[in-house]
Amino acid sequence: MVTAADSTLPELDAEELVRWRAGGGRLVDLLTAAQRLGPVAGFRLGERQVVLVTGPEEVQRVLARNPDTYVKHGHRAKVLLGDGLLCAAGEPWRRQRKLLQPQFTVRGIRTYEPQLRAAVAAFAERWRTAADHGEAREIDADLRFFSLDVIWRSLTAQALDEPTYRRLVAAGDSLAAIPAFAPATGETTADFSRAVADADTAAEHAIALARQAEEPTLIGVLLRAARELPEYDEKLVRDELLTLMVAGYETTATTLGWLFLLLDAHPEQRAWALAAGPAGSAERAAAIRALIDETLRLYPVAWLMPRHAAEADTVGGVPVPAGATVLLCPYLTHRDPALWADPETFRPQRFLAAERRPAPGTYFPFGLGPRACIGAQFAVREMTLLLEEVLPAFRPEIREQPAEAGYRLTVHPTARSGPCCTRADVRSREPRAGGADIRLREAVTGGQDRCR
Ligand code: HEM
Repeated sequence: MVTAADSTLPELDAEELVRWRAGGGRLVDLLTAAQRLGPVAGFRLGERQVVLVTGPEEVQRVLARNPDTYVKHGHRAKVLLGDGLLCAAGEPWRRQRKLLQPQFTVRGIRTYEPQLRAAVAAFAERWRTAADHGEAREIDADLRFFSLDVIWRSLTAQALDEPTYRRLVAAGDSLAAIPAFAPATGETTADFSRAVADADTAAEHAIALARQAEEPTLIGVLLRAARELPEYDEKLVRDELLTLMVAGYETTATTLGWLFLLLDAHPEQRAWALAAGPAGSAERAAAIRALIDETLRLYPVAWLMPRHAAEADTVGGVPVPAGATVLLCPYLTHRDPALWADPETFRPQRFLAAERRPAPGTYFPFGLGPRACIGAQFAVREMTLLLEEVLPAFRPEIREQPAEAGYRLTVHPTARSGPCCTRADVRSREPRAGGADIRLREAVTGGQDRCR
């Protein structure tokens, strides 16, 4: 229902856009400037009308109360993921979601708990070996392997092998390089075609493994659907399983990467979580969950969610024209000082029950409404299991770390030049030795946050 607008859309003017381009043209800076105009604000990029929605009431209207007006349109990942859940729309999306949803409830994911635990044990073993031999590890690479291993094991009941890992990372990297917000032309570059071929090979391998599996697998669910439902052809099974892999691994690995960087900058928070209660206690679990929640507040990896306004609407008293590109940006909402006390500070305690739970629409790292992340429980569980194992046993001492945040499809740690990596010495239960690189530390401590 469209209600009458009681004001016009506040917009950045042409001069501000010129200034923004001259200042480097980073999308996050443009959005920050637009947010200052109000909870619903706009700007024009060429012919395109863009509307940024950051207020909690307004976010809820777009994502949860009126989702049929604000639709996903020409998803940027479609070239790789085809008609899988992330990119599907309308009735096909509803059917696909209904089929997979039971697998991803708190109860559903218990089926895959042994797979999650096996991936955690394999990760801990790699770090134990590194600690024993005094080797430095590239944390990002370890976390990527871990999060892909988790999802691969849940899909196939087999451990992830190196060649498949490399193929999937190549495909994932092509996706990660897509700008957060760009016209989806559907064109593929030569590199992208190679990534699609790699992804296809990995998908065929996964299906072959799952056919032999005796344990329940996620691919088993898809293959059963393919036997029983006419719309689940071979191509859709491929699209869906690649969607789960790709949507599920980069997001989780990047979140854990931010978490380790934040803990390196705030060793007192690691000590706090471990002191909250003994291993296996509800208190320790709650503290670890708060570490995850606070990391996702400062760095919600899916930092920008675009929608297409299929019809005209009014949001927070402001008119949104039909055809506008509507952007939801948890990164900005999560750092709004009107909504969060001391928003740039890493303070996990704010998520404990004794303090305030976030008000509706102020916190949405997994999205909101019907298109919210299907893998949210799964992601939280795998991150929790990893941290419960790794935090008490190891202390990564970070020696090289990325200097700032990059804003593409995800918000991720990045070096100012060259490839990004977080290198660390992994020590077993030893006290932290010496100071870290303060300049780099500042990058993740907020205040003068260089990650913007
Ligand atoms: C920290 C980890 C994760 C974060 C922050 C995250 C975030 C998100 C967000 C924000 C969305 C909604 C996007 C939108 O509305 O435009 C989404 C959708 C989705 N996520 Fe996640 N995700 C994570 C982990 C996972 C995992 C582990 C899986 C699968 C195992 C997964 C599978 C999906 C799928 C399939 C969708 C599309 C759902 C639909 O449209 O029905 N995600 N995710």
